Amino acid sequence: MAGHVSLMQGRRIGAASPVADADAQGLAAGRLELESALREALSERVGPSKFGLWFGEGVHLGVPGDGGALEVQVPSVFFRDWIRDHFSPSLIDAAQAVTGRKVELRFAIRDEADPPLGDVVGPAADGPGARPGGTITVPVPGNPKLPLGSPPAPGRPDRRPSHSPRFDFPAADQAPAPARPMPSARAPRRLDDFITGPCNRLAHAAAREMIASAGSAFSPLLIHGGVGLGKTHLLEATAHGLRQAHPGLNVVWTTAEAFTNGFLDAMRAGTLANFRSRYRGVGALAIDDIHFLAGTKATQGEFLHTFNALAGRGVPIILTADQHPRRISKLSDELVTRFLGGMVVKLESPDLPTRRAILQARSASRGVSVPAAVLDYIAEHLRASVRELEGALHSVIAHALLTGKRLDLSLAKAALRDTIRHTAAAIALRDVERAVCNLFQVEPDSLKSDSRARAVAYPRMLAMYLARKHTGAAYSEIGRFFGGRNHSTVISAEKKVSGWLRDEAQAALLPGFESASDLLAELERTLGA
Ligand SMILES: Nc1ncnc2c1ncn2[C@@H]1O[C@H](COP(=O)(O)OP(=O)(O)OP(=O)(O)O)[C@@H](O)[C@H]1O
Repeated sequence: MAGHVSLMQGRRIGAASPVADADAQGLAAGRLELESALREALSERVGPSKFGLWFGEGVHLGVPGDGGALEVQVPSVFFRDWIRDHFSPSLIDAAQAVTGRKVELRFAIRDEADPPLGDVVGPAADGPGARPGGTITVPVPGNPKLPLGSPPAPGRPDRRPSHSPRFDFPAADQAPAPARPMPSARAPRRLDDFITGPCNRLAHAAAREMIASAGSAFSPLLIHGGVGLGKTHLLEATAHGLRQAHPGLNVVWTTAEAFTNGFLDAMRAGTLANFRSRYRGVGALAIDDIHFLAGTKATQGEFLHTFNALAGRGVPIILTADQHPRRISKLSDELVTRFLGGMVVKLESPDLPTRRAILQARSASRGVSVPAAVLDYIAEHLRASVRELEGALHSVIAHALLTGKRLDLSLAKAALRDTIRHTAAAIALRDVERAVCNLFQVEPDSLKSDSRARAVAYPRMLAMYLARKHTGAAYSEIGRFFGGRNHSTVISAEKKVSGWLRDEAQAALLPGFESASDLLAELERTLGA
């Protein structure tokens, strides 16, 4: 592959120094063309599946003006370390093929709470494809050098049938039932049943990688996102996939609440040693709703020791949370750091085509033929979560069965009238204000004040943008509401936020969110928009 030159739009990129071209013209189009050529060259070198996993939407490649280093913009320290450790030679090689010269790599983290710049990796002296020597010093992911807890007990082979219920460990006498009752007889959810789209593709690919590598690629894998977006589905499917791919691996899948209750019961009963050796002896640990640990110090301490013991043995750990670890209040810094030491991926609300595909798959799996117009109607009207979508589909089918009527659009409209009226309830300016203030932890008065401090100016602009998009209020009304401003202020806020979305700029408005679109998605989810 070395020496390959990409052809983009019939133009040879590389020999005539297109980098200089793009820089000189300063054209965004040139940069895009270059990035797309780089991505193509890189994908050829690392293969499409690794490329999809590690160089998806959150990673950007670009050649900035200063010294011509290839800048790799990544969403987190973990991504930086992983890409630097595993793909530096391919990146350097791809960049050389595209630009016609050797370039350095520079890593930038698009997240304010992380260090702004990473290390610079020089091109290999002995030609593309060789590993740059000496400059990459990254601890082996999945095996961080963490203090060990008590010595781990040997893993026990898991001899349960694959249809064992979700809460299959610790034994029933050691911990109470999980928070949410799970039907014990149903088949486990699988990755193959998980419909992917831009909202969840990275999480799905990460789960696959976790299964294939049994945690040696990265660990922990933490999947976070709002209600009903598929966190538990992915956790369960990963646990199941690990069992299938690695027979004999003792995969434990439970909830943070069950872990907490088991721990408290063991303390009361004086059986802590037993509790510890069971958890610390597992072959893989999948824990749902890890945010449940927040607030209880003793349980967090216990979980930290469990985590350390497992990480010290390279045991794969998969976690879910309702939000980014940094945003889980009262979660200890030690746990946050450990969670961020692995791969953290967010599930977004599904877009229209994904919602449509989920409904199609669900009706097919139920063996019911649902007219396309009905699926479209549900997908267009229910946007917040997959659970809501599934619920709507089930009601429509149940309605048809119970009334004996034909399943068509008018039946669907009648069956979902209340649900949709409720979901589409008008969003008021005050709702926007509340959502923005809650997320940014600012007072409504400061949002309406004259302050131009970034901490209130950014939330204010986002609020105006959302108000315009969702409330139907006029510019002048929005301006009046947010501190007696005139309509042109609202227009310019709207333009500014649209610019952030277009350019993916303003990445670090709030720790825990990787981009402005991330933030807006969260706010829109809160608003039920
Ligand atoms: N991408 C998807 N493809 C197919 N089904 C999905 C998808 N995402 C979610 N589901 C289904 O939607 C329902 C809700 O998903 P799940 O229980 O995993 O959500 P969750 O994020 O864990 O929610 P909560 O925050 O309430 O725990 C489940 O039936 C799940 O199988």
